Amino acid sequence: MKKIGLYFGTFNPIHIGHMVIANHMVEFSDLDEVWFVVTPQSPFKTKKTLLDNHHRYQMVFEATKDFPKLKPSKIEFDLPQPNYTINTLVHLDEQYGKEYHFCLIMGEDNLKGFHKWKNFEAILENYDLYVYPRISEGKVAHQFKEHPKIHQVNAPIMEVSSTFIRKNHAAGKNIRTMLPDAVWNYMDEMNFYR
Ligand SMILES: Nc1ncnc2c1ncn2[C@@H]1O[C@H](COP(=O)(O)OP(=O)(O)OP(=O)(O)O)[C@@H](O)[C@H]1O
Ligand SMILES: O=C(O)c1ccc[n+]([C@@H]2O[C@H](COP(=O)([O-])O)[C@@H](O)[C@H]2O)c1
Repeated sequence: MKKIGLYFGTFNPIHIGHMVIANHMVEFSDLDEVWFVVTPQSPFKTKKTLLDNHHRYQMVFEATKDFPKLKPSKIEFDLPQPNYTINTLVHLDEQYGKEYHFCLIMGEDNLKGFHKWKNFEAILENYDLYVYPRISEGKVAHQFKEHPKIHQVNAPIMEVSSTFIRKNHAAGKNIRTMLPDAVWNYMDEMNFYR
C-alpha cells in the first residue's frame, strides 16, 4: 500500500520552502508521495488577504507538475469550514483507505501548538506524524517528545514565508527566487498580491 504524507496549508502562495520540505520527505523518508492539501480556511487564521481556493490550488498544481511524487489536493474544498484536519483525515480514509496509508507532515513550530488542534489525541492514535525542524519560539510539549507516532525527519531549514512574499511583492521587490518559476509566471500573469 502506498504511504502518503499529507502536507496541509493555505499555500498563499506555495513557495520553495514548502517544495524543499515535501521533496525531502519523499526522497529521504519512507513516504511514497506527498499531497499538498490546499486548505480553504485554516482554524486559527483569518481569511484576510487569502486568494481564492482555486487560484491557490492552481499554483500548487503549477509547482508540482514536473514532480510525479508531489501532488495537489482539493479534498478540503467541499468539506465544512473551518477545516479541521481530523475531519479531513476521516474523510480521506473513507474514500481512499483501501488504497493508501495516510500520514501527516508537520513543522516543529506546528507541533508546539498541536495540543490545541481539534481531537489531536485521535490524530496521534491513528496517524503517524513526520516532523521537520523549524526555527520558532516555545517548546515541544513533553507528551510529544519521543512519542512512538512522531518521527523526526532532518529536512533543511528554509526561512521563507508566504506573508513575506506577498508583502514584498506588493512593495515592488523582486521575490522571484523564492517561488518555482511556474508559480511566479502564473502569479505575475494573474496580477496576484499587487
Ligand atoms: N519556509 C518554510 N519551511 C517549512 N515549512 C513552512 C515554511 N513556510 C511555511 N511552512 C509550513 O508549511 C505549512 C503550510 O504553510 P501555509 O501556507 O499554511 O503557512 P505560512 O507559510 O505560514 O503562510 P502565511 O505566511 O501566509 O501565514 C504550515 O504548516 C507552515 O508552518
Ligand atoms: O485541525 C485543527 O485543529 C488545525 C488547527 C490548525 C491548523 N491546522 C492545519 O494545519 C495547516 C497549517 O496551519 P498553519 O496555521 O501553520 O497555516 C492548516 O492549513 C490546517 O490544515 C489544523
